[in-house]
Amino acid sequence: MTQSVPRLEIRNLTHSYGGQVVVQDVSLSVNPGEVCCLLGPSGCGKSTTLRMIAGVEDPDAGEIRVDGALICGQGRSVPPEARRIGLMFQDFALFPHLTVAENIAFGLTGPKAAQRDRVRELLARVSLLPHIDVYPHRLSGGEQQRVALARALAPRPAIMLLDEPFSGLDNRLRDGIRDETLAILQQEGTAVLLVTHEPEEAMRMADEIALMRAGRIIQQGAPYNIYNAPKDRAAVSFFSDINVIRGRVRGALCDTPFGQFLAPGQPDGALVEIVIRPQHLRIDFDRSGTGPLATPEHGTPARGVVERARFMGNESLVEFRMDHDGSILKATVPNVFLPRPGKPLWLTIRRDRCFVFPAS
Ligand SMILES: Nc1ncnc2c1ncn2[C@@H]1O[C@H](COP(=O)(O)OP(=O)(O)OP(=O)(O)O)[C@@H](O)[C@H]1O
Repeated sequence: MTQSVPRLEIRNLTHSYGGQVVVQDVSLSVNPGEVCCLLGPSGCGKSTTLRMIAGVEDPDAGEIRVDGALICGQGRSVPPEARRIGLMFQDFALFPHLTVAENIAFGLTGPKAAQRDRVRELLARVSLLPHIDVYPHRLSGGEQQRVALARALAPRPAIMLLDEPFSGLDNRLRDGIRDETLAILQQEGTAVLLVTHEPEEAMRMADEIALMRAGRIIQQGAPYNIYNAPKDRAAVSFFSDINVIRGRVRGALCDTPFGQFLAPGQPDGALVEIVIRPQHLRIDFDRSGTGPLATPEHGTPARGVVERARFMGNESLVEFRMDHDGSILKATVPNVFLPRPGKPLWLTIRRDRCFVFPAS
């Protein structure tokens, strides 16, 4: 069986600034028409990785291949303009003194008639054909972004690198432009590597997410898998608020005020953390000092009093001070649920939605 060659493949990329390693052993591949997202907090090395792929920064070690051909590594480095890689950054400045058509044709070579056809084809694709002869200052921010996309796509790059390209846009514009951009890149069969620190953007756009921390990829997979099978506590907390309950292991079980949790593979006496997202805590009413009955699915209820309740639009966020240890737990509830501070309520934890990790 023949295996398809990835459009972009990077292996063990490593880079340091002044002796400080900022990207370490980063490997990933992206197929044509696919979107891979480097997701991680500020300073974790995402942009440096992108700059090495673009060819504006040299790696200390590692290899980069485009359609199987080595463009960087083993002592060779193809110059940026010969890598068939397009770039879009947040500051995508168009040339103000050139028309939309001239901006898009800027990087094109070859016969003028073919260039004109390519410009018209791309402008039709980004729905801006009527604006072909206007100057950038006459366009809205979203329209300028679409011209920038057309300009980056004009030379038919094999790969498109997007570095937080939508973060400068108005919230209401952003979702639409993101979806349009994605559709166009897929039509062109371009492999996309997107950099963002926003988990919602990564989940909305990516086929595959590579979660980065301190220069390394710590977990890689489809958005659904990363969200539902995170590798550690930090990976959970990168996507949402979390609650953490600690307990000690006895016979592969961990006893807590919320009942027992399975702790497979954890040795007796080990301290573990049960991590649960606020939307997976269930709230129940107080029945003269007792809560709901314990169930295998939700375990034992634990009592807390409402510390604060806030309306968040689609949901309400309720903070509890727990009776058993005075800790604060957060629960979100769809719609409006705003119990007054001081009210006693009971919380249970969905066993199928919590994660158990060794204590950090
Ligand atoms: N030219 C440079 N000289 C020295 N250090 C640098 C340089 N560029 C980046 N760094 C450092 O390398 C680390 C990684 O930076 P990088 O820009 O790759 O992170 P990032 O994940 O893209 O962050 P952000 O989302 O804030 O852009 C940071 O600690 C940064 O301060």
